[in-house]
Amino acid sequence: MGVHVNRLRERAAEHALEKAANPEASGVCPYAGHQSEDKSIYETLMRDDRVSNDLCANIIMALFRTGIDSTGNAMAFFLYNLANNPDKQQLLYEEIQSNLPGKTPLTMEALNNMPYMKACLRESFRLHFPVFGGSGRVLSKDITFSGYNIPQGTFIFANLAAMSRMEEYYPRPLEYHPERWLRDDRADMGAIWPSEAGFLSLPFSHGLRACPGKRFAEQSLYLAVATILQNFRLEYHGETMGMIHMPFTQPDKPLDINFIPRED
Ligand code: HEM
Repeated sequence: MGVHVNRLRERAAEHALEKAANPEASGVCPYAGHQSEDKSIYETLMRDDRVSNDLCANIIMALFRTGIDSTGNAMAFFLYNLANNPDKQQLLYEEIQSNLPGKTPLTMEALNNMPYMKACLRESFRLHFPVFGGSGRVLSKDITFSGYNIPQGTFIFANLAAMSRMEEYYPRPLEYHPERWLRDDRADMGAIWPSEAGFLSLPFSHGLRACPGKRFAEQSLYLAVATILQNFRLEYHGETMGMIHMPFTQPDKPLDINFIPRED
């Protein structure tokens, strides 16, 4: 890894010289070769003398470790839930078609007009909570929770996965029902939220140490699902999918989804 990081750092320095010599030619990523006005994360780290090679390698490895299994497994459950609930899949397909006719690529503007897509992902995270259990914290000060005094330094753990399936908040909690998350006239089953409901389902946790890759992961999932549904109808005829907690939650059996090409 050290050798590779050194080579990347050298390449970044060469690129900086090339850029200084020919400012008009800027904008091409020196590693991937694509056009880009913004620096990549790698490039920014490589150019920063305060970032040692070890730290740089650590940050990059952390992004790979936390970013790949998490999003891949969330994708598996998202596709499973849609394949296993053809009526919901059809509603999502109709929303995709009305915003992105034919095979138009997804844009931020279109996504802003796609509440059902967001509800479908949120419901998939609720039903198949993506990380083992939830989030832990060591208390930085004494605190009182529901009448219990808990001293500074205690490790506490919020079982967010269990909260995501509590019947008092989510009627028929084992059903995949994206309408729970809608605020319009399609809202149904759990749509009248108590004020604390925003904290009931937190797949990316909350606060200063919450997942920094949240937006990146969500957008990858929206993009992949929009593109897949534009091209395929999904069917699943297997047994109910269970979860293995690894710590990222993964399907407990092969994902036998049929991808049926769309005629239109
Ligand atoms: C569906 C996908 C993902 C889920 C469900 C997820 C979930 C989480 C959760 C629950 C945490 C712990 C937060 C806490 O304890 O408060 C976390 C931390 C983290 N995630 Fe993600 N994540 C996902 C994707 C990503 C991606 C794509 C990246 C990077 C590109 C990423 C980078 C990180 C990093 C670096 C941390 C550690 C943050 C810290 O300790 O301050 N995650 N993630």
